[in-house]
Amino acid sequence: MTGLPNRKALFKRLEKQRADAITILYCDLDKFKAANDQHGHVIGDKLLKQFATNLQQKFGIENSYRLGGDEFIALYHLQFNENELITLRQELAMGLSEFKVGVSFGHHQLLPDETPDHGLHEADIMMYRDKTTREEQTIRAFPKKYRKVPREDST
Ligand SMILES: Nc1nc2c(ncn2[C@@H]2O[C@H](COP(=O)(O)OP(=O)(O)OP(=O)(O)O)[C@@H](O)[C@H]2O)c(=O)[nH]1
Repeated sequence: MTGLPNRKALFKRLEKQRADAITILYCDLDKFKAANDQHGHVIGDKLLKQFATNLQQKFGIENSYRLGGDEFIALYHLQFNENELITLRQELAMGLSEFKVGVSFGHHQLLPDETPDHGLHEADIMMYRDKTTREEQTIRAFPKKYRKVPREDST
């Protein structure tokens, strides 16, 4: 649907590239389910296609993959500093933020003696940490909005 190569193609590429150190950027959309539920699957599909386009524009079609659902991978040789990562997040979320959809990411440099599976797992862990940290920051910034209202009949 997005035109991006899939998980199988990603592993094939990573196996072939074992001799070179390459960085895996693991991207997972934030609040995508809510956008899908609120605006419908046609809009959901459009958001996935938009993200795929953003990823390709930044990293090239040959370095962009869709793992499945709202999870994507980009491969690159550059290094990003903290400020560049902020800009990258904004660039990748272009056309999605209007629907309150964001992107979490984790990056991991795959070393020649590391398996692709392990590298992907490390990037996934870092992405999950990014997602939970940013969610916690949002809750701290808007405590009233996220406060759990006690049920009237709760004890
Ligand atoms: N429109 C559309 N939806 C899809 C497709 N593939 C997966 N989904 C939906 O994507 C959603 C992914 O769920 P979650 O990973 O929980 O989404 P999320 O709301 O981003 O979760 P957080 O990452 O915790 O913010 C599910 O509702 C799937 O049904 C697709 O090809 N098209």
